[in-house]
Amino acid sequence: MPAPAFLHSLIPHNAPTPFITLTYAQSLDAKIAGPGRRQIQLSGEESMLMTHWLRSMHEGIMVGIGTAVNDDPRLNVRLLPTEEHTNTPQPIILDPHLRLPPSAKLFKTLRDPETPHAKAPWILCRDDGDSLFDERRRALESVGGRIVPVPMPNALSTLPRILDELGINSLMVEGGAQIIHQFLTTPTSEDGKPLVDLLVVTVAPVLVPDGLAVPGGETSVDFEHLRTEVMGRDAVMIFRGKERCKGVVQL
Ligand SMILES: NC(=O)C1=CN([C@@H]2O[C@H](COP(=O)(O)OP(=O)(O)OC[C@H]3O[C@@H](n4cnc5c(N)ncnc54)[C@H](O)[C@@H]3O)[C@@H](O)[C@H]2O)C=CC1
Ligand SMILES: Nc1nc(O)c(N)c(N[C@@H]2O[C@H](COP(=O)(O)O)[C@@H](O)[C@H]2O)n1
Repeated sequence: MPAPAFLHSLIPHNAPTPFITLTYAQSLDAKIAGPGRRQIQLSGEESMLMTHWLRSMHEGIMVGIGTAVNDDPRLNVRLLPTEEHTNTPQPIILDPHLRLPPSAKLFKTLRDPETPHAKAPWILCRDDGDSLFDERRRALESVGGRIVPVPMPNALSTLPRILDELGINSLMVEGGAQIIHQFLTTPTSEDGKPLVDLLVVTVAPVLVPDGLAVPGGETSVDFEHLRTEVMGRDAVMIFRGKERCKGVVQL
């Protein structure tokens, strides 16, 4: 199945880099996980496929360490036939204290013949870690991880510069709750440009009582609604960060 046509124009070639897409799935009552942070399948088949196309269109894919530990994600594009996509995004984990376990699936996929294009994760950690870090660092490096110390706690506003230094021109941010909250409330990067270029939210027609919501707070990012696509039973809502992408994303 080809990529949904509307996706092609979302990340134009002349977009400012690094281009940052924030994306997640939520229930009708705005929950992104079940009670006790339990990972749940919110996206239906069609919108999940769309998410994998979106993954294939980015050079990097990032989650916070809360998600990496809780969900043990693979962050690959396994739902697409290999002949239909050429890019596997680079997994990047925001993990200040190197909590990512060396047993994570992100490392197992490196040794799985069924995922020959898997890329070893890059782990962004604080650059002022204590001696405990050395042991964790060695353990993660021994299974293929690349440790990237970065200045914290302002990791989000400096992220575009860090991505630039790492050669990542486009990044898809998938969560979790804290990370989504921060991207929605951090208006600009250190150079004064809006942090999020594109926001893609899948809304599934289910209720999740007692589930996990993105923490509230003033959303200081200015988004403009571009379109809503109905995909199977879900509504996929697409917004662009105002200002930065003016005149760039055309649908
Ligand atoms: N429905 C969906 O689309 C998704 C749902 N989820 C759900 O979200 C939940 C996990 O969310 P959270 O526990 O909030 O974890 P999270 O993935 O947002 O990670 C939080 C951690 O990231 C680090 N972090 C956050 N902001 C940082 C910053 N500015 N600088 C440096 N480090 C920073 C901290 O170590 C923090 O503890 C799970 O239940 C998961 O299933 C996760 C991704 C997508
Ligand atoms: N788009 C979307 N829909 C859902 O219903 C979800 N639960 C998620 N979760 C995100 O996908 C990650 C799992 O990735 P893999 O399937 O293991 O590659 C999970 O960690 C969330 O970031 N997304």
